[in-house]
Amino acid sequence: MTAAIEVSHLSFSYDGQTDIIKDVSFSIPKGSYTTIIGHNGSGKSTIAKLIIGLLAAKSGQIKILGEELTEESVYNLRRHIGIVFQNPDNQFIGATVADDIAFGLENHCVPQEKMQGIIEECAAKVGMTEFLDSEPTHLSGGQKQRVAIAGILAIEPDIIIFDESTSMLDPQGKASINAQIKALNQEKNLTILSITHDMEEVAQSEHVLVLNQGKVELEGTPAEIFAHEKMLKSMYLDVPFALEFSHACADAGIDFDAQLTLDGVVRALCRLK
Ligand SMILES: Nc1ncnc2c1ncn2[C@@H]1O[C@H](COP(=O)(O)OP(=O)(O)OP(=O)(O)O)[C@@H](O)[C@H]1O
Repeated sequence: MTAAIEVSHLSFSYDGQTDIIKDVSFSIPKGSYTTIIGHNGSGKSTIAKLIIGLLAAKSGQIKILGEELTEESVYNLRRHIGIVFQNPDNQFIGATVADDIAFGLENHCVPQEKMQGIIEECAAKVGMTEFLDSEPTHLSGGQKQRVAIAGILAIEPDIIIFDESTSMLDPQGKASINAQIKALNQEKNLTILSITHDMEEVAQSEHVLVLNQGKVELEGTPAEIFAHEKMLKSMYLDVPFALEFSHACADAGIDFDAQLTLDGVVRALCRLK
């Protein structure tokens, strides 16, 4: 099956000397929910920018939905792939929140009569209905992230990259957006690539890449990745709270299988009862 994103032997340097991305290869299956984790400066955002063609590789190849990313193909491929950055300030184009969400729809040639409904639906999904007439620049950081996410939810490209796009959201907002992302992936089969420091989000993904100093250090399911707890901690990474709790129970002599999610913990507690 054609991969959504295929990266082969990718290297990149900002200054033409030191490689920030070092011979990286990975494949992201169509319809999968992949997370990328790694310490600050490990190269996660740089990889995202390479994948959408904002930066040009020094060597190696990137294929999007089977087509090689080149100077010629980049504009066509961008119709299939959307990105939400951590700092959405540079992404706003419209004078109001509604205009901003409409901009992406116009670019995707969505008929005018359908636009208002989609704008309202997406603003509601991210809890921004009452701000539709507000100027994006007057919003808080978390509200700006919500609008940027609404903009991408509206156009539903085949592949969405979230680059720490919920980092400024309050815990409830983050949980709600994570649920929306999961639903998009499961119900509409969109391919999701999420760069995150949120281990609870990683636990709900299917496929994880761990980046360390510009290289893929580990790759696998969340269970496979979190089995390397010591290694993750040596890379300044965390594990989900549910796993810490499971270990604490096991250390206290309670017969408790390692769990990655709160649901798993509850089920394990019920079995004990
Ligand atoms: N425009 C730039 N010019 C030069 N060096 C850069 C530039 N952007 C990033 N870097 C460097 O490249 C390396 C990787 O940065 P990148 O932003 O990809 O890391 P990251 O894993 O996304 O980090 P974080 O978790 O902090 O967002 C860092 O050492 C950073 O200093």
